[in-house]
Amino acid sequence: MRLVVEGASRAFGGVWAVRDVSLTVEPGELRAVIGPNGAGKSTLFALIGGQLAADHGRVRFDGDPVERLPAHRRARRGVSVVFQAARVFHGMTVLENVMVGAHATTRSGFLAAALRLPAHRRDEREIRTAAMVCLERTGLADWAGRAAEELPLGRQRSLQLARALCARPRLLLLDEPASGLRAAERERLAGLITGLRAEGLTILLVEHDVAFVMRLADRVTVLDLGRVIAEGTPAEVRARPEVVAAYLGPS
Ligand SMILES: Nc1ncnc2c1ncn2[C@@H]1O[C@H](COP(=O)(O)OP(=O)(O)OP(=O)(O)O)[C@@H](O)[C@H]1O
Repeated sequence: MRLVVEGASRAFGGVWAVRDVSLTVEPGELRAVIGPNGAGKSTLFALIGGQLAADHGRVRFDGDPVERLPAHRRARRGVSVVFQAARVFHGMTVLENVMVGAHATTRSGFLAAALRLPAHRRDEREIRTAAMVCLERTGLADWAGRAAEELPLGRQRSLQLARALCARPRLLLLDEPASGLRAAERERLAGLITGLRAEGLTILLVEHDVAFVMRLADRVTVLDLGRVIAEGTPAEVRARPEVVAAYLGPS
């Protein structure tokens, strides 16, 4: 999917969290958004996913304006969000948590499910199979029958990613996926993200760990005080004096 943000702005209590931000992410690109605390990264992310409405500006998915659509309708257009805070459904197994992600895309829909029509039972089987594939990809297959809340943090993050993938997104938004993860978990995540990108998924990654994003991203957008202060390849961005001043510091 091609993502275009045009002049997006959002204020809280008269203070701009995101101000006149424009960016274009090409299909299949892995774009990182970095910047100091309070730069507006999470706000921008929510303006794209639809969790927040913009005060001004446009968001386009493959050319179509979506800025007036609520989050669930943007999800149906192919965007999946993995939030930083672990959000797993307690009282459900790991497999059931992932199956929830696929229900949005089933053909038979709610009525068939309620009446337990054959189409629904076939969908259930398909969903279970698809969910297992997502669990295998994220290294969670062995945990499928466990209660989701028993998973350690790193695995809960993987579970959210598995659930997002099960909705078969065309644009994946990852909010600080590496935060709180141990080195080995970080490596596994980096490998998984690289694999998704290789398959042509468009990915927007908000992350504090600069080394992590510089290694993975095709291009990097740097925010400071709600504005874009630089954009380019990791090497270009790292060399920009304003980025060093605002964020990276001299090396
Ligand atoms: N719901 C909100 N209500 C009021 N102010 C908010 C809200 N969300 C964000 N802000 C403010 O908007 C600005 C941008 O915040 P945002 O969380 O988008 O930055 P960030 O770059 O994601 O920061 P961090 O790296 O700390 O997560 C900050 O000044 C923040 O205090």
